[in-house]
Amino acid sequence: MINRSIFLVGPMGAGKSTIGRLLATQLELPFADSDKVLEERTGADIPWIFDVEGEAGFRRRESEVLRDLCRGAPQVVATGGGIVLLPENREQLRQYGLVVYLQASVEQLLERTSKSSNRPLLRVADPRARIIELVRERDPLYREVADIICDTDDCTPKQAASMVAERLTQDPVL
Ligand SMILES: Nc1ncnc2c1ncn2[C@@H]1O[C@H](COP(=O)(O)OP(=O)(O)O)[C@@H](O)[C@H]1O
Ligand SMILES: O=C(O)C1=C[C@@H](OP(=O)(O)O)[C@@H](O)[C@H](O)C1
Ligand SMILES: [Mg+2]
Repeated sequence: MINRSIFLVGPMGAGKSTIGRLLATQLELPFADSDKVLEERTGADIPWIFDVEGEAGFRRRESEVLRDLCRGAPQVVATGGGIVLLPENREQLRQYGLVVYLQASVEQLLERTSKSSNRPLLRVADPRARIIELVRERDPLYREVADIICDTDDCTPKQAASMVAERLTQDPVL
């Protein structure tokens, strides 16, 4: 029985949004995607927010959304890949929930993010180099907040959700 929120963290394309929704269904918990909540509140999509307010504006909004989601009833929350950048966000994640770090190889991250164009940080000439740079910078931060780490390379989203659910419900330490 899980009575805390579960936060999925990890790089763009790790599967946080897709796996999070499936995990919520499996655990019979509500689901929220911090990016979607942020877009609904702002009345604009993420590329627009980056264009008009810059990354700093987006991070400010993201932090507010996280603060509110942390105080809600237990739920599964898919976060955005950069949620761990601000120290106050890392503190909130650790304090209010169980944190699952979803990992994938650079190849998979590249392939999975290549299908959509709504990630401003990947609108660069060399997305592979950008992904490598972001993973190098953020991996220690994901590890800092993670209660469990799951590799999603060799499984479908459904298998990944089942693996996470099993880890969460069977690990006696959590
Ligand atoms: N384990 C997986 N195997 C194959 N494709 C996946 C997997 N997880 C996610 N995807 C696909 O990758 C894309 C990005 O997934 P998404 O959930 O948006 O990632 P994130 O929220 O971490 O950026 C989606 O098209 C999704 O269907
Ligand atoms: O890694 C990041 O800094 C970002 C990840 C995106 O979410 P996903 O990780 O769900 O793609 C979204 O929050 C925004 O484009 C910034
Ligand atoms: Mg997402």
